[in-house]
Amino acid sequence: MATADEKNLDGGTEAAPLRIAVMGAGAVGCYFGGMLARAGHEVVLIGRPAHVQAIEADGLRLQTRGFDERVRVGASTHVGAVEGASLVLFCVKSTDTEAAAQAMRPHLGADTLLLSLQNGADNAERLRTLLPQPVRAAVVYVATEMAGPGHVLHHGRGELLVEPGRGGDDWAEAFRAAGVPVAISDDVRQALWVKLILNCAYNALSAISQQPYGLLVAGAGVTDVMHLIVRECVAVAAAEGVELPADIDASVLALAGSMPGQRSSTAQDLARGKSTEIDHLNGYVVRRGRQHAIATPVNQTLVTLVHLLESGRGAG
Ligand SMILES: NC(=O)C1=CN([C@@H]2O[C@H](COP(=O)(O)OP(=O)(O)OC[C@H]3O[C@@H](n4cnc5c(N)ncnc54)[C@H](OP(=O)(O)O)[C@@H]3O)[C@@H](O)[C@H]2O)C=CC1
Ligand SMILES: CC(C)(CO)C(=O)C(=O)O
Repeated sequence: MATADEKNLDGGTEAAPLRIAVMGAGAVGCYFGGMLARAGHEVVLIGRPAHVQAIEADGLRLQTRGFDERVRVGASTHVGAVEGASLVLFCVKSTDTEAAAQAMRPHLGADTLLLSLQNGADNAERLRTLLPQPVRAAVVYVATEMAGPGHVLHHGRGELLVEPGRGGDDWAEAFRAAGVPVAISDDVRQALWVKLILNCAYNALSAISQQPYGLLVAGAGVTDVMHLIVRECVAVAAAEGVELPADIDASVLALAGSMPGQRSSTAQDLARGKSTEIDHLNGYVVRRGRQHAIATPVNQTLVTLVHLLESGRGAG
């Protein structure tokens, strides 16, 4: 039985701080890691030297619409910093999933729970083939970016839809108390596909044009092309046994209205001369389509165009 001292003001039981490692201190990792550290959890952000040095010197700058604060949080360039964590937020790009998992593997506790906070439909599945620990997929609804070393800029949202599974759900209440809404849902596979379809419709077109979504959808013929992309994705999803909501086309169009100023993460990667996740977005649909003998020419064309732009800009 909890004593009065162990109770929150709202009557909930105050839990012990969680020990959380964030693998991949980029836009998503710094936002969620920063929110949890700000709420008093013991967080270490594992990332590249420029971010780690800035965070060690001045804390993580967490800039949201509601506040702009320096958050004291652990930071390391060493993957071994996952040691002792009960929870790992896995936040590297889908292209880095295998390399980061293999590097973490010797340092993870047997029961450490990994949450994959990544776009793409199969990251958790890929992690499960490499790690014996509990791994659960999370669909991430957030708009955030790194504005500079150790500086994360949050544009909106920030909720997680997590699949049920091994590792328990006690952490979820701590996330909610830290301002990170979490829902545990049996429909994560469907939700991952819905997110994948949004990414297929927007990411490559925004990347090729370097346009934010509001301008993009106003372009001549753009919503017609999006419709073709979505039709191919829906056909592949059906062959995979994934039933999609009937209003998927409306959801796709609605994204531009809810984030008119946002450029896709693929657009941001290209602009920085980095390689993109395109093979795990439209490229995934093309590969799964091939397995089911479903042609996906529009998605295939987008993959090729993005790869051409990557090679043209020396991305790597
Ligand atoms: N940004 C957003 O608003 C959203 C992103 N997502 C998804 O979330 C995932 C993460 O995206 P995002 O945060 O934007 O990506 P970022 O590129 O901003 O963050 C990933 C960071 O991890 C670093 N990293 C990779 N491997 C290692 C390693 N072995 N050791 C240390 N650091 C490493 C990367 O460095 P380097 O670049 O040098 O490799 C990079 O700084 C993606 O799947 C993305 O699609 C989902 C919803 C919204
Ligand atoms: C939802 C969307 C399209 C928001 O920008 C995204 O996930 C991304 O940019 O990768």
